[in-house]
Amino acid sequence: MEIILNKVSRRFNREWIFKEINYTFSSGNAYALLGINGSGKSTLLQIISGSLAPSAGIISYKDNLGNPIEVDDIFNSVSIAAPYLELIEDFTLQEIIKFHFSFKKRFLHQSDDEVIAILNMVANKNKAVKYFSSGMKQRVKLALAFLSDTPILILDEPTSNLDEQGSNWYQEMIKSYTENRLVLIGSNQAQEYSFCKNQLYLADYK
Ligand SMILES: Nc1ncnc2c1ncn2[C@@H]1O[C@H](COP(=O)(O)OP(=O)(O)OP(=O)(O)O)[C@@H](O)[C@H]1O
Repeated sequence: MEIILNKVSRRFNREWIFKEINYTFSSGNAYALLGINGSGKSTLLQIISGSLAPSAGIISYKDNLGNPIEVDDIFNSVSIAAPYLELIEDFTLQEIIKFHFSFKKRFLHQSDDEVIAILNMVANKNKAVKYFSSGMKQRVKLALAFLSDTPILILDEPTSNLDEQGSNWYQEMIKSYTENRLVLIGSNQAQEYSFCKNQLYLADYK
């Protein structure tokens, strides 16, 4: 899988957020998208995930055989966890998991109960997500992304709201569920992206 950015630029109204990003992301590698608040990390991740169009330039995708994937189909290949993507609050944990995996394949074929065990949330499985703490919700979002069978894994501010135990859990999930995938991390915090061999600085594209 490859994601190719060719002069990708984005503006909101008259303000250019970034200009002319030329970059190729490929499977088996992890990339950190870095920059100060407002530098455009989330905007670029949304463009890569196919949910936002660039204002100029072209983004293209190739599967492992080198065949093109249309941007309208890329959502099938992407798992994303981000602060601006909400869980369905009225669902219980068990219902959220069942719903999520009704349209995404399971990475290692884990059952719903195994997913709940990986989350360490057996006691909360019948609780509505609206009663979860912000850190618990974040863990659920991350687990759904890690445990979905997609070649592209996008994590925006992955450890926001996580305590030390949650951050350690995140590191374990990174070790277990990122091999051979194309991993993109939007971050300001070194401990979230220290495993990424490749770093992209949004400030370079102003
Ligand atoms: N829908 C929108 N309409 C107008 N401006 C927007 C919109 N979305 C983002 N922006 C602006 O684009 C810029 C980049 O925002 P973005 O959220 O991508 O930054 P970020 O690097 O992810 O920031 P943070 O580190 O705070 O998460 C900001 O100036 C933001 O105000």
